[in-house]
Amino acid sequence: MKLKFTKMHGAGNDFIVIDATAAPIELSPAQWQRLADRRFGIGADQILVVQKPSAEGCDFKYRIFNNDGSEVEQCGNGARAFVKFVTDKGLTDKTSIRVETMKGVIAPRLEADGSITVDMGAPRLDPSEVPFDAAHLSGWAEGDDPAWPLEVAGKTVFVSVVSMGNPHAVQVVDNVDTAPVGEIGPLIEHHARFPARVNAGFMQVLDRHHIRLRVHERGAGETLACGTGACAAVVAGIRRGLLDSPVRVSARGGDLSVAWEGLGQSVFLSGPAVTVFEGEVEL
Ligand SMILES: N[C@@H](CCC[C@H](N)C(=O)O)C(=O)O
Repeated sequence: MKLKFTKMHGAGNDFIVIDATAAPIELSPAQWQRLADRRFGIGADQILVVQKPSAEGCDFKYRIFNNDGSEVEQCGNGARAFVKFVTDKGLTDKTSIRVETMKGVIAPRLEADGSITVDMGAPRLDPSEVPFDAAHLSGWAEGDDPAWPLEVAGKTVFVSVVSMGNPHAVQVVDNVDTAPVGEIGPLIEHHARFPARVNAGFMQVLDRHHIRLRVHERGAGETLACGTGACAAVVAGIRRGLLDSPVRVSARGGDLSVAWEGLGQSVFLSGPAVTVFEGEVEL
């Protein structure tokens, strides 16, 4: 069987995008993994599958798979790639789209200048919703944003835990270039206190409206940018009193912009979405 695909990226976070609006596609985790493999497949951080919606009031549904074959709840950079894909393919002529994901509805908007802004919904900060096992530590109350101590490789690091639909643990570092992303990122991802694993963010604050960020992504390793990671870092930075909205987030693959007005409010993410090439692959 041959499968048509589009290769895209958002600030270097790269995707295989598949149009499954005419017929749903179901592959095994091993098959998703193979497609995303950079040597034996096309290569990508994530695979995005565009489908017809099942929820009322939505225009599309999209499913997201990490390059380890696991299906995940949310992808910020993917949401922008998704909008460019459905617009370029003529699957919709709307500029405001409602999209069903595994964890709720997101609302991307195509701006007049061609840029894409995504309403990612409100962050969830209760550790149990991340999920983060905080039972051994002090209690949590809405309004608190403790940086939770986490034992990693014999040291204590302090992480803010944030759900953007998917789980994030964000720590502040002096310099992202020398931060031990490759060493402790995987250990945080698989830490026993994160029962669903976690995306591990390392944020350097440059000023109150500008950070640098590296993210070791759950199920994909370090990527050149992570959209939900950028949202989680800005939420954590604002909650810790280090940042003010809007914030420019400089990742290794490019810049994103995040705006958040506080508790209960949606996080808005903007940034680039680029088509690289189209192709067909034998499954
Ligand atoms: N690259 C993404 C996040 C993709 C999912 C993540 N690896 C997870 O497992 O939660 C983004 O731009 O948000």
